[in-house]
Parts: sequence; C-alpha cells; structure tokens
Amino acid sequence: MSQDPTNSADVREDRVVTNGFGNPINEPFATQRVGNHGPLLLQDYNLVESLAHFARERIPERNPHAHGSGAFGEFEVTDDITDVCGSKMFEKIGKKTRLLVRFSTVGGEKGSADTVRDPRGFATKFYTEEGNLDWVYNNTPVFFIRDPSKFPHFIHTQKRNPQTNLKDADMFWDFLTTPENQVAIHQIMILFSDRGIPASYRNMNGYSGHTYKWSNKKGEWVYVQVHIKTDQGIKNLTAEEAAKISGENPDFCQQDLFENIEKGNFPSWTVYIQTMTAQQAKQVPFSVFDLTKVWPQKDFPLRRVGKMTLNENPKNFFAQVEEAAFAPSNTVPYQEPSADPVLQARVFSYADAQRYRLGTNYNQIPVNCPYASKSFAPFIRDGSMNVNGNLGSESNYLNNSSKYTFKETERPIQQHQEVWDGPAVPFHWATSPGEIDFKQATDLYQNVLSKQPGQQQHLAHNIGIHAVNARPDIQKRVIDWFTRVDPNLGKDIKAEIAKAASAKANPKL
Ligand code: HEM
Repeated sequence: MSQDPTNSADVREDRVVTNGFGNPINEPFATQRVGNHGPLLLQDYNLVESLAHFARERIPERNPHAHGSGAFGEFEVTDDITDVCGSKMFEKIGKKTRLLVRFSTVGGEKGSADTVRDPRGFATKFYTEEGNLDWVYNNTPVFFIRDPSKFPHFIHTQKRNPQTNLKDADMFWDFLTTPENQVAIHQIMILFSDRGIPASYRNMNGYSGHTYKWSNKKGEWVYVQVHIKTDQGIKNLTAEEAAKISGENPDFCQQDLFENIEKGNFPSWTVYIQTMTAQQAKQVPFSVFDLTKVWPQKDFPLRRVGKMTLNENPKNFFAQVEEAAFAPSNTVPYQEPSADPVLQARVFSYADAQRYRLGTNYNQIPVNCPYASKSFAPFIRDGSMNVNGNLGSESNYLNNSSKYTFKETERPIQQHQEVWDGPAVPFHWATSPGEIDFKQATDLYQNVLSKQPGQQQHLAHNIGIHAVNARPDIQKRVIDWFTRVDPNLGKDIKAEIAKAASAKANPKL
C-alpha cells in the first residue's frame, strides 16, 4: 500500500546506520569529548541531532479523542443504492474500497485506559476514486449537545479540573443538569446503560448520529443516517469488570483488536442507511437537524448497503494512526453535510485542528493522501513541511494559458434543493428542554431496557456509583433530571447513590 511507512525511498537497503542525513555512524554510543573524562564538544552533531529530535518526538494529542487504535480494511458494496447515492464507491455490487478505521475514547488523554465509560469514536477514511471520504462517527446514535457553541464547554467538563487536575464528578453533572443542557438526557441514558462500556472495539456499532444529505445522479436527494452494525454481536462490560480490566490491562481493546487481526480473525460490520425525504422531514415531531434524536426504525427502516472488514494492522502506529486526520469536511460527490448546526461546525473544526496538530501540509502525510484519486491543486502550495515536490514549475494560480480539465458536474446539486433565506439571527435551540426532548429517553427506558433483564437496574447503578462523587446539591439535580424520564428511575438512582455513599464511607480495603 502506498501508506506503508517502511517503503520510504530514503531508507538504505544495506542497513548501514547513519544519522538523519545519511552520514554513517560508526560508534553510536561514543560522544566527542576533551580527553577521556572531559566535557563534551558542541561539534558532536550526531549527539546533538539525536537529543534534539528526541525532544521533539511528541506532537499535540487530539483534543478530544486523544486515545485510540486503528486498522486498515475494505468496504464492499452488497446492495444497490444508486437510487439514493451517486458516489462511485456505491456504483456496483461487489465494488471494494480500501479504508482506515480509528476507534477512540473521548475525554481521556492519549495514554488513558481503554475500558472507561465514555462514547467510542468510530472514524472511517475511505480511499475512493473521487477523493478521501471520512465518516467521523461515534458508537452512539445521538449526542450530548445540539448547539455547537457548547462543545468546548462540554468537553472541558469531561477533562480535568483546572485546579485539582482530577476528573471531576461535580463538573460532569453540573454541566449536564443545568436546565438548558438537559437535552443530553438521551445520550446520557445510553452512556450509562451497559452500552457505555463496550467489551471491545469489535463488539460495538457506529452511527452517523447526524443527518447527512445524499443525492443520486438525477439530482434527487434524501436525508440519510448511517448505521454500522457489528457482525461480532454487541458485548459490553459491567462497571466493575471494566474497572478491574482498566487496572490490569489498560490497553485491553488495543490488544484485542491488534491480536484478532494478526491471527486472521478479521472483524466486520454491516453498513445500513435510513432515508427520509424533505417532505417526511416536515412531518416528524423533531428536527432532523437535532442530533439528540434518533429516527424511529419502524417509520424509517434500515436498508443494507455493504460490509466493512478490518484485515490489516498498521505497520507503524505513529505514522498511520496518530498522524491520521479524519474530518467531516473530507467528502465525495453526492454525499453532503446537512444543515445540522453541530455538523456544520464540525465541517470547520477538524481540518482547523489538524493544521495545528500536524501542520499545514498534513494532506501530504502518506496515510492522509488521496492515493486512490490523486490530487491536483496548483493553488495550494508551499507552507511548512511541503515534501511532495510542490508541483514543480506548475503555475501557482489558475489561468487561461495552462491546460486544465474540470470535471463536469453530473447533477444539479443546489438549485433544486434546500433554499435558505432569512436574516442572520443569534439562534440556539429552546433553552429549557420540553417533553419532546425526554420522549426518546423515556421510550428507551420503558420499552427497550425493560425488555432486557437487569438493564434498568444496571442503568441506575451505573449513574449512582458515578454521581455519588458529586456534591449533594448536584446529586439532587441528577435525581430530578432522571425522574423526568421515569419516576422509578429517579427513585432507583437515589437508592443507588445512598448505597454507594455507604460503601464509600466503609471501604473494604
Ligand atoms: C461541535 C461539535 C464537535 C466539535 C467542534 C468536534 C471537534 C473535534 C476535534 C477538534 C477533534 C480532534 C480532531 C483531530 O485533532 O484530528 C475531534 C475528534 C473526533 N470527533 Fe468530534 N467534535 C464535535 C462533535 C462530534 C460528534 C457529534 C461526533 C460523532 C458523531 C464526533 C466524533 C469525533 C471522532 C470519532 C473523533 C476522532 C477522530 C479520529 O479518530 O481521529 N465529534 N472532534
């Protein structure tokens, strides 16, 4: 594969060890000094290079989703969806597209444990003939917020207290139970159910969460949600199992993924879509641009698209996973973002983060190169760490004297689609959530968890053992919040907090 970092043309085949500039090093551990015991000489450039490079080995970790694992694989079309989407990757049954997936946790640092209660990131980069397509999804179908301006606030509450440097249950629950943030209820119900700690990356689903807009070659479009369902079955850990594994093997999921792929036990997922017309979107009792809601599957059934399989471990983690840059702005013809404000903000934020985290020319890092389509952007030139020849003598502006080919658009994308009109307004969603914002959470509790033995109790328990670490006034807000979902849930959480408080007061250790 062209992303193979060991294939660098600069690597010597005779394995003679050199410094970074090809000058052979005879005695790697010798230092140049005055006499046998005197001070070192500044002219010892090999020592200087080695120490200087060492001090620059770390790059900024992602903020958020710093901790993760990745693998390569392929997507294969199993069903014809050309009536929905004209992207080349779907053009015929059996067509395969190479891909990279990075799984992650959200709040922890790069070296944090795998088995924590946190959403899991499920980011996929498809190397298509029409450019790189990134599906930057999570393992939950909804999200905490629907106003993008809240994202940095929310993520701060999942990180460390600015003074104590500790994870802080007050920050966590204070933010979420503040009335205008209570739309997080649906996501929090999922996060504190058993699905909140997947047993492995292989045993969880991925969801677009957001609504996207796909069109066919005739220019007809629909809203789309994507579901990536594990073929290994869903498996989760209880809070107690997860805590034990975190202590014994914090890299449990990384090891599980790597070893299964290494022994040929390739994990796979089946990809489905839900579709909704613009007309239907006007009739559903929620906004399709509201990321805290799911589309009921009885009204919008899943339609199978294809299969994703992970079959190749990275050769080098840093070059192929740490330096990978996934962004919702990396898309291909016929797949567009919808007007969901959180998605719109994400379309800006990722590439911005990556210019900082990896540098201006991060698209030249092999794992990020659109190697299946190749690029030709003569106006995107120069900049720090430009390493691909910089298009040589090619003109750096588009002009009439050079010969260019422009791909004719095959579909009238914008004219006949959504037409937006209105003044610039300081909009955000209703500040205090209404009954509609609790409805899907209540359905989940009363109609889904109730059918799975022990799940309602696990939910109350998982919330109780977390909220016990918050201040009493915040605990009361937590209980009131879940009481709005179902009075029984509020009652059970109150009892679980009391039980956990008594266990804390009388530790077994
Ligand atoms: C306003 C809302 C959001 C903002 C501003 C935001 C921003 C970011 C940023 C800056 C990164 C780090 C990117 C990097 O350094 O490479 C990131 C990572 C990530 N985000 Fe978001 N995010 C938002 C919401 C979401 C949502 C709703 C999802 C899922 C549906 C999501 C999924 C992910 C994933 C999976 C990653 C890790 C990608 C990887 O593996 O490299 N984010 N986000």
